[in-house]
Amino acid sequence: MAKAVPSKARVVIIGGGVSGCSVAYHLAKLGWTNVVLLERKQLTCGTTWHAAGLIGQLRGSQNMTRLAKYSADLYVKLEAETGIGTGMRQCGSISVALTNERKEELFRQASLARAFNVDVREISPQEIKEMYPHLNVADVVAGVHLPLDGQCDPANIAMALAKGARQNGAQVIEGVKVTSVTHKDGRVTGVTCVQEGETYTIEADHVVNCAGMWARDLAGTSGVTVPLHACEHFYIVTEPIPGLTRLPVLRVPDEATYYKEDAGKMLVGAFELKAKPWGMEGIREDFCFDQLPDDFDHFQPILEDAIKRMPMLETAGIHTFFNGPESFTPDDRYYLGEVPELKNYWVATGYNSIGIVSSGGAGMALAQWMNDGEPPFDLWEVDIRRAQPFQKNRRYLKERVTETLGLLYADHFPYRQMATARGVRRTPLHEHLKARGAVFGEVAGWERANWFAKPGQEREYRYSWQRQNWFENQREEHLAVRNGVGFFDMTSFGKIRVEGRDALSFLQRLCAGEMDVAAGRIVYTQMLNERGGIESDLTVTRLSETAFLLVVPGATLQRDLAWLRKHIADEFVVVTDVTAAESVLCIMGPKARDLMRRVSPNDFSNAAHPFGTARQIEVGMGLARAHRVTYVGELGWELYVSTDQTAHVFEALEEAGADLGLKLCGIHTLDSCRIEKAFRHFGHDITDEDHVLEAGLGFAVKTAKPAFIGREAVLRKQEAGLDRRLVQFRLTDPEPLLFHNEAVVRDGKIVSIVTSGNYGHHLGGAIGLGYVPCRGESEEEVLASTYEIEIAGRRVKAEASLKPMYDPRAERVRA
Ligand SMILES: NCCCC(=O)O
Repeated sequence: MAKAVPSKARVVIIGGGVSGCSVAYHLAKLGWTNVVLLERKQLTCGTTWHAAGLIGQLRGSQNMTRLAKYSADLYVKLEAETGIGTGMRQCGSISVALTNERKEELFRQASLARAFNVDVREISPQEIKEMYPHLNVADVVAGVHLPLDGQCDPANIAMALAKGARQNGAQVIEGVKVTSVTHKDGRVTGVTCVQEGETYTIEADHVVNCAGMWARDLAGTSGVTVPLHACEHFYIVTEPIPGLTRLPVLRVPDEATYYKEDAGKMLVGAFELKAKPWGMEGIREDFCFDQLPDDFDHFQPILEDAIKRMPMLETAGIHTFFNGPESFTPDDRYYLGEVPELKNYWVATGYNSIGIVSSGGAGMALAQWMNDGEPPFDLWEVDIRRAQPFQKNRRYLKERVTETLGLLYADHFPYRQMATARGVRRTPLHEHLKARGAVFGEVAGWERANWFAKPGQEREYRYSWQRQNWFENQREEHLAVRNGVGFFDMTSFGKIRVEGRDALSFLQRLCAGEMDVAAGRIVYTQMLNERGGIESDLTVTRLSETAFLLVVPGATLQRDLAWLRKHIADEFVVVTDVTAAESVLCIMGPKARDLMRRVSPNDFSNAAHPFGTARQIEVGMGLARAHRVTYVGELGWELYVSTDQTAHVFEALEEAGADLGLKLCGIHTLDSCRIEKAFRHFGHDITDEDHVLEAGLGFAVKTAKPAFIGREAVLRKQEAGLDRRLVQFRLTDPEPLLFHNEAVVRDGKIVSIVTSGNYGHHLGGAIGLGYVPCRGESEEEVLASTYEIEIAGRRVKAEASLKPMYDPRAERVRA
């Protein structure tokens, strides 16, 4: 008899794959009662059952490494806790590099992993051969070995998590299909579901969408955006191979393959460069433990390489040719957190084929997030609020996921850009800039000029871990900004209008800076959480008594809108996204004033237009609101121009700037200039985990204001002292490059990582920012240490500074 569907729950978790089971397990462990997990057919029957079950801790960032390590540690304990055999075996893993570029990537990841106590060692081809005798290592350059990596039986991991959840009071009910998530007044009220043809409703305070490849369509029924799409994922399993002994998991990313030895057979799987999207027309109602048809032609090139790499495969019979669907997201990162559209609607889904290793940690992090109302640490990388509303477009998704499947094993070069599904969001200057050599990158769907090629120069990236083909272009752009005048199209900035009778008091509560300023004043500020962590980094321009314009990074717009809307209490305030209404044309550099005088009759003197103010100006035959601010550390104006007048204003600037040497500049130059000035970048240097005082942004916090979110945490930190400080580093050797995630070494010991890096073309070396622990230490003591940065295992000397190395007294900005 079917298990009864309850009428009420504290939380309904939708989906009985490893993700849903992990969320249920962790909520139940936290003491949540009335936890109900609903599975449409049988536990694991969507994707989990056919996963390869590799548990690899080498990930691209600190928090993904932290979460993967958590999963590995949990899965080791799960069998003893639940009595279900999980097949978890710490057989170790080896990843091999066939090129020097791959070696650099693996060794950089190893440095990062070591900074977080993951056991990892760089190894030579000979050592690889000793550990993996079947492997042809003739062209192997190097590898890394993680002895505590492993493999498991994915279905049993999910079953064990489900049992652990039940043991702690959760209900796990199979055969119940959720048809919609109900909501009222912007918050979740429960679900409607069908069991054996009968429809039921469950009232619930929270709903968690863990529906894997069904998650997008289910979310869509409530107006929620969860952009993902299924792709076919292929592997083969051989017949038993005589004499095959236990082996570590092997990854050969340069050949897009992984190898898992299991019970004397080999499983060989692929992340081919061009994948096959699946399920465009929806997923069959009775889908349950289904496989997709073979496509041997598609897999054959992978298999040919695999046979050369491991010649014993040539004679091993193929027992299974497997093809199963898995979900992929537009940026190859999964989704976690509360959606911006509905309060208490959570997601943990879209795992891009690393669901088993990710779900243990993700379930823990989401459960803590739901329990505490804030994530346990910075999860911006996987936060659902990074998804853009347009990304639910199925044609976009279908095109993009052909690329994201292969990205798991592709070279993760710095500045690597997506090649598919481009051009959805363009600024009014797109064609102008393209005609002048722009090479575009993409953020939040926006096409942005990243650098400008010279006439005759190839307009494409040549990726590398060394200087890329645009390094010289960046140098020239950078020096033009420092010595002359540069132009940046920053239209992708998110623009939010906050207005209404209570707009001022609302922003006073949300922002740490003083908002009660005269109309026309611009305030650089942060929105903080109760821990003093930074939720948003922005400028607020007061437009009138009751209207403010908030300018945020394009990538954080949805997050910032959600944060603002979530905090509207019983007050009269309207929050509107006005991003598409205005372009942002930035004129930056010591000659910026000369250029503005040529295109406008207005007065640009310090007296008439001081730093930190905005006013309407005439420009060419149009109008703009000129904001005197800078993200590159120079004299300059950001011109906010109605989109219809943008091309005209640009042409006026270009014509007037020709004999001043006006240089078109890209985002890479914006970044290299800002890092010389030690301006922080949200998502890298400052996150919701980073206390505003430790981030060195105390100057923007006005504790004299009576109350704002995070004020108590600021006062507590002032009292208790800092635990760490954000420090700027310059490598003394001008050759090596910094990107981010390199280990920071203080007096010989790894203490943290570089949060962002770029080349300081004016300062003459790579520049990075990173936190240094400093409990009880003065600034002088912090600076008295010797610092090095570890880059792919090599240590390079670095100078450290707590003040910006470029223009420490901000004289240029106010010139
Ligand atoms: N689903 C396959 C996982 C591949 C990997 O962990 O490298």
